Amino acid sequence: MSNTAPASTEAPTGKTPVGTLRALWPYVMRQRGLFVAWLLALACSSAATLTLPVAFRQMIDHGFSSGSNIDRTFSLVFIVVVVLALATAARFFFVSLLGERVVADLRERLYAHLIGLDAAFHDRTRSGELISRLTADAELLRSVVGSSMSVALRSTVTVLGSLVMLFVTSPKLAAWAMLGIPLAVLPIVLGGRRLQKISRDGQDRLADANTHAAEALGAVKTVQAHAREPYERGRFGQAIAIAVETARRRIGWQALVTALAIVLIFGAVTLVLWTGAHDVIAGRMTAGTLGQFVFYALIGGGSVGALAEVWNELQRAAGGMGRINELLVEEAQVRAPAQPATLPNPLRGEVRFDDVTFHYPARPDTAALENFNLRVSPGETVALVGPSGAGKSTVFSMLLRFHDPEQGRIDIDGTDIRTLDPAELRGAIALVPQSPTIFAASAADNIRYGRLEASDEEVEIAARAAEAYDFIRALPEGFDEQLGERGARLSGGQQQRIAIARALLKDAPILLLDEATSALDAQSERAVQSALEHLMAGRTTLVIAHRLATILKADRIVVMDGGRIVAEGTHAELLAQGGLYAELAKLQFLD
Ligand SMILES: Nc1ncnc2c1ncn2[C@@H]1O[C@H](COP(=O)(O)OP(=O)(O)OP(=O)(O)O)[C@@H](O)[C@H]1O
Repeated sequence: MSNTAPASTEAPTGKTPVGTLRALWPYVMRQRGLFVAWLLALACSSAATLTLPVAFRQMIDHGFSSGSNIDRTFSLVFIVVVVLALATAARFFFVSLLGERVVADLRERLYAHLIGLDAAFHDRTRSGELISRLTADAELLRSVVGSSMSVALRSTVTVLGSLVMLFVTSPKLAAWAMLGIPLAVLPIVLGGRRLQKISRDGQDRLADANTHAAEALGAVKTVQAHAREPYERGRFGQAIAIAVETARRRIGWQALVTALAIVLIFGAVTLVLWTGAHDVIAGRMTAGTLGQFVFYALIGGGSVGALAEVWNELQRAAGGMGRINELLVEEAQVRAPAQPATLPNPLRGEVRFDDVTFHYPARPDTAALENFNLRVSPGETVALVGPSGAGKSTVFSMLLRFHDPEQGRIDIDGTDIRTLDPAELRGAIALVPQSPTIFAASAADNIRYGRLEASDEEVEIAARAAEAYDFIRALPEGFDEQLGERGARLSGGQQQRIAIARALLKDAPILLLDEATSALDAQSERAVQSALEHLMAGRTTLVIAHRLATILKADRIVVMDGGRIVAEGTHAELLAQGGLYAELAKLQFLD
């Protein structure tokens, strides 16, 4: 049943659905101790379960007749029950803990993998969907390892054990029972196939709803500023309604399959009982033996029912594992070569783009950079200007190696950056983005993000140089003040100065600066400007410039359009030339 590879394109890896769960095996094996303890407890509890009917027969056949050792018989039953209870408790404990550990491990690895994947992957994947994989799908797997797997193995052992015991007890009745079980298994298998598909749909719908919510909550001010709460509520409500409807279909199927299984199994048991009752009346069998048989049949039948439910759950979880696997096999296109080169130390900070052409994977038709050539000498400040979409940010992304060029090469101090470990490359570059990321952490920790091992004193020195010291000190908790998600409690200029302090602390020889376009008030502007001067001193700086002050201070201005350099020079030279720069200058920097 599990070796028919479904032809549908949804099959995660083209492998068998439930077989996908095999990917969990290495994670289980990392918890070998717990796994073995669980198996031992399982063996004990199964043995005790299968002994119960024998004790039961003893009780019926000898327990009630005079002269028998009634106390011994009942003590035996009680001892079996105690062993069963203890073994069951141990089994539950070990397997639940195993589930928690395995899923924690899986989550950790998945997160570690996702956060290392390159920009191309993150550009095409919604982060809400990734969150859903990390939470909802991982949760599915927790129930698999922590319970379904246990039920499946226990039920299988019980089914096999009771089968053997049924034949030992009464071969004739057992043969009858054998007719019923395959009948019961068939609809379960058929129903399970369909369940797999519905379940995958359901998880996808849930991911959609999560994505909507994450997006809207992440931009709650924009939503409220547009008074779009009713619209967002509606959108989320719709997504949820679809998710529930898909779940309803899944639950419906699951209910149906379970009902069918129970009817068929217990129908068969009743039939067998009826035959057995005739044998007892005719004296061909003792009442105790029939009792024992029925007990085994109930245990075995119940376990088949449990297997049916578990089979469905396993299919659901296989969907989750499939999606997680898809992510785990994603490979970053940008990664360190086997033998990474190292940058010279100290680094002079010479940057060179040589005939670089690049298309974003999502826009294969338009080049973001085309035959782009740029050479920046150590310590030089180059201002990039150009209309929106000219490719200025792409220059930064390429230098940070978020993407690799299709053609041409990028060098730092003569070393092709493709030969470097991206981590080493990025360690040599500080980036101050247009809208800096402020984490929901203290002011000190936000600055320390530039260099995690920096001391409190170093953080304060960086804050002073970034003109951030005074306003941080004025916060109720000073450097310990929690800044709120995305710096909700800071002004735009303050957020920029935190980002500048972070870059100062990083103290990298190459600086990429994306100047904020939003206008600051004069005082804040002056503070940011002076912070930037501290930061740029002695570093090779590429700046996407939006302010006249920055342009005037740059050693050279590079005018970009359509992924190419269209002009170069100083402000005065370029103004004199007229053309694109003069136009931009009129619009952007000159009133
Ligand atoms: N992640 C991406 N995926 C696909 N296309 C992109 C991506 N980022 C940028 N582009 C496209 O590449 C081109 C260059 O974009 P880039 O962001 O470098 O321009 P820019 O000069 O920095 O613009 P702006 O000043 O508006 O930020 C644009 O046409 C843009 O639409």
